[in-house]
Amino acid sequence: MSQLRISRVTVTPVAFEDPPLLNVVGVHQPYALRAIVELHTDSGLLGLGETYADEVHLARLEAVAAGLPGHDAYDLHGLRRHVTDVLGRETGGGGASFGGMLDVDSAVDTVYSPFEVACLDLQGHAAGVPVSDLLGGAVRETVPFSGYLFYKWAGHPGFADDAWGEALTPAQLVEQAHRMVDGWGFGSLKLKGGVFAPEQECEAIEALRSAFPDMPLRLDPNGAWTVETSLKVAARLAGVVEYLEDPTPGIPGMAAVAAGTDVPLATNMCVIAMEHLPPAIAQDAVQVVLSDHHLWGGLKKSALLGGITEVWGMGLSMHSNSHLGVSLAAMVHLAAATPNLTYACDTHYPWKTQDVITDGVLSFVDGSVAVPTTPGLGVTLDRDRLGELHELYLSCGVRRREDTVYMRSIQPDFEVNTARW
Ligand SMILES: O=C([O-])[C@@H](O)[C@@H](O)[C@H](O)[C@@H](O)C(=O)[O-]
Ligand SMILES: [Mg+2]
Repeated sequence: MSQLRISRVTVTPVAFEDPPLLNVVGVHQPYALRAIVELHTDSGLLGLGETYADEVHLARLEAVAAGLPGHDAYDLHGLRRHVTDVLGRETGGGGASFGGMLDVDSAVDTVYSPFEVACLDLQGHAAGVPVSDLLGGAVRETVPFSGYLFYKWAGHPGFADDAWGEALTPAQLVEQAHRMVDGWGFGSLKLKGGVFAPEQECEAIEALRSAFPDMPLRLDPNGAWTVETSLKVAARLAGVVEYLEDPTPGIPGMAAVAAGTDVPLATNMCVIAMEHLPPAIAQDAVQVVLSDHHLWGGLKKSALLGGITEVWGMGLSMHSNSHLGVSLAAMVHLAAATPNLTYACDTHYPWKTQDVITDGVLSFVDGSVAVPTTPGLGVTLDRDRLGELHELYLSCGVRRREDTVYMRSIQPDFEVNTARW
């Protein structure tokens, strides 16, 4: 029997505390959900993956997991066939039925991803090499991340204020930015917009520019603006932002904006799967694609995306949703092995206070994380922490990400801001 024959699989949903971060569709719930995938082999190796844990997705992960014992962790094509068979289709259509801000194109890609990452972790352990080596080798020793700024309340209603405090004004955002830069050393900053009118968000970016004269800045309103408004913002922030991310929804809308500005447009909303690349390229709708191995079908397919953007002369950055350390490790290995990574990656990591891995391996120095050089992903599961966060999942009552539903429980007349301004 192969040393990499999978003998046992577990999928553990976990919850962790999440601050009230505001966005175009509402606000983060008090708890974010993730699922930790463990692939065990008879020889005692363990491979780890991390993904979303919305209940529909969780049921799909469990259905896939049930058929995996006996599977060879080197057989990634077979793994994909298995996922496809279990889900009953190859791509598109139903997505993963997530709420909130998860733009998912293909349930197969999204379900396959954590199992692929865990197989690569196993392969790395078996061969004694880091995952970045399995992706072609690290082209950088450290991976740069950008500090991810959010408008936020001081705390969730009914909970104590969190350590970050309120950020609803430019001055408060500048204070948040100082804290990100002082604490993690970030060398670029991204503001999540789509919360207030564009004039107000431009003022926030301009305040950040005054406070950090040389810092690359990005603004991402998640499609909150019309084409006309996007062009006005682009004119105002030309030379101030390194890119505008998803100013307006859809490939045709982005193409119309791109035609009227030299400010590069980035996306993690209108190009979220391979089949979106040809129309986006044909219309020159986006200049920067944000990869995300959770959504794009794992690390190898995301590496392929990096190659495609390089061929077409596009920039590449990396998208993030609230995540824990197993995902951060996978993001770091992918980014390390992607020559065409032209921008610092996004991460929500500073916003969380809990984790499922042991401390010490993934730390931010000057805004960058050193690529682990030990076998596999290079991170170790802390079983006590996993148990605690699983207990939190069981007790917290959250079963899917629902930013809008949660926001309406606080502000009943809240309307999603997509293309509002
Ligand atoms: O965490 C959030 O609220 C973000 O808005 C996230 O859900 C987005 O997916 C993301 O970070 C983005 O860049 O659009
Ligand atoms: Mg975005």
